[in-house]
Amino acid sequence: MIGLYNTTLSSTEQQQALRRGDVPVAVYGLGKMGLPLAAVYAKATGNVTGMDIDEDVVRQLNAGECHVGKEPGLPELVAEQVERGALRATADGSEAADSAAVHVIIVPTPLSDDKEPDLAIFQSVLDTIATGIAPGDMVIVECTVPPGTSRDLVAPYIEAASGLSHEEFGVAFCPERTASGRALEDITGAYPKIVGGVDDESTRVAALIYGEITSNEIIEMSDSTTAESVKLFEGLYRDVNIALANELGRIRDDLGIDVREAIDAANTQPFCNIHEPGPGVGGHCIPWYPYFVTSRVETETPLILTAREVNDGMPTFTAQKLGDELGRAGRDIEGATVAVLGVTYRPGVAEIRATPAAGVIETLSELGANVLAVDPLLDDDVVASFGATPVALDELATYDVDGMVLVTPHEEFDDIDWAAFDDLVVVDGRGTLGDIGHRVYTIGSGPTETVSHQTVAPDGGDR
Ligand SMILES: NC(=O)C1=CN([C@@H]2O[C@H](COP(=O)(O)OP(=O)(O)OC[C@H]3O[C@@H](n4cnc5c(N)ncnc54)[C@H](O)[C@@H]3O)[C@@H](O)[C@H]2O)C=CC1
Ligand SMILES: CC(=O)N[C@@H]1[C@@H](OP(=O)(O)OP(=O)(O)OC[C@H]2O[C@@H](n3ccc(=O)[nH]c3=O)[C@H](O)[C@@H]2O)O[C@H](C(=O)O)[C@@H](O)[C@@H]1O
Repeated sequence: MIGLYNTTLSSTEQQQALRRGDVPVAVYGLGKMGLPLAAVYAKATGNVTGMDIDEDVVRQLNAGECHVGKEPGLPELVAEQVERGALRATADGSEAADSAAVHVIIVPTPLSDDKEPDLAIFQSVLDTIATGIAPGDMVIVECTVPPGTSRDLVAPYIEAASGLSHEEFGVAFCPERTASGRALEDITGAYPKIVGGVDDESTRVAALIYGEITSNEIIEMSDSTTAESVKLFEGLYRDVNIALANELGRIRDDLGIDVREAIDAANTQPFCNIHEPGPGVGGHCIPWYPYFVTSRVETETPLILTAREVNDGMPTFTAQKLGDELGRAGRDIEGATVAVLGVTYRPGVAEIRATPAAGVIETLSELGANVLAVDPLLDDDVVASFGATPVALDELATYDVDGMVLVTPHEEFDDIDWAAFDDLVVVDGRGTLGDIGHRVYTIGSGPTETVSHQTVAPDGGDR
């Protein structure tokens, strides 16, 4: 086993050692992001031990199976790397830590209920690494952490827990810039790789390692805190931008225009990139990262927090819009049967953390509706945990549904037979339904008029 931090080997000899498998890698966390990352590391180095506390994840990987769905190329890559002996998994953290000279951390870094970064899982991995780290080792943090974490927590903690001097091992933050559904593409070269070490030698080693992982350029930041901030700034930009789009979506009725049409046109000049209005911002990244920053700075951050308020208000806005639209059709949401389409936070991704569907279901229930929910990626008990009645997509037409709210446009919804429903009033949160022959209000675009599947004369009502 060769350690790269402060090695006397030349760069070429280090690259050769990496490719030969003489610099073993441990990847802690084998989820939607960790599994593809471990597989790419295995292809590049031939010697990766994945570590996960989920025994099923470990068992499936060691059987050459891929537990992460809808990632093009990943099942084949996992099977190939396990088959050739380049990738294995264990639930035993110390076994992984003892085996490796490069330790890559990609476990959840969630937000607590009081909106503070919760690094308990991350901390447990630091404890694990400290049991097996050796001089020359490198610690790479890929999961998103508050600014200053690598410098102020990772390095001193491992130094104290392992007995090594901080001059004997490296620490760098190299953010995962990957979106589910395109993980391999993103990991191997869609964007430049950001690396930032707690010292120059850590930055150098991280750059050398990622030179074997990505075909894109490596951007070496001044230090780890700058690199951590890059990742967070990407998320802040996205959340604030989406909040602008949502605020424009909220004033659509005042303006009497299709705001989506206007945004698309505004974005035709290079200084404008307004995102899309929707029913809310979910996932364990974009809605949570802002608090990784605001919780760590003294200065007031009104824009960041106001954007969070706007985005967190969209689920209620969306559900209330259905009440308004039923009212315009002369019907009452009180006692109505309403189906929520899509409970996960994004299409094709079985992830429910911070999903906008939670707020949509809650508000519909508060308005007195009988709420059903359809999500082809989730088990019934998960859907029911949100307070809605789980319904299989192919059984939805057997219910006497008055209204629907499209929160997450899974591809399975493309096959809905809208003619099988009568007198529907629909709110389309994502602008993906088009003309379905029912009264549809699209967040951002407003109401459509074509109602071919209408049997009850509406009271008309003003628009
Ligand atoms: N999901 C995304 O789109 C992106 C996520 N990230 C970062 O990556 C982190 C992980 O994201 P995902 O892979 O989507 O999460 P995930 O929930 O899909 O997977 C997390 C994995 O970590 C495992 N785990 C939990 N505790 C552990 C422990 N103590 N030791 C070892 N393994 C443990 C879980 O069993 C699970 O397999 C996120 O928190 C975020 O910071 C970064 C970019 C994109
Ligand atoms: C710029 C970008 O695409 N960032 C990605 C993002 O991934 P994530 O899976 O969180 O999805 P997302 O597309 O940002 O969507 C987050 C939430 O925001 C909503 N959303 C997104 C874009 C938009 O215009 N309007 C909108 O309402 C989505 O519906 C979803 O509920 O965040 C990831 C992260 O930072 O962890 C990052 O690695 C991914 O590349």
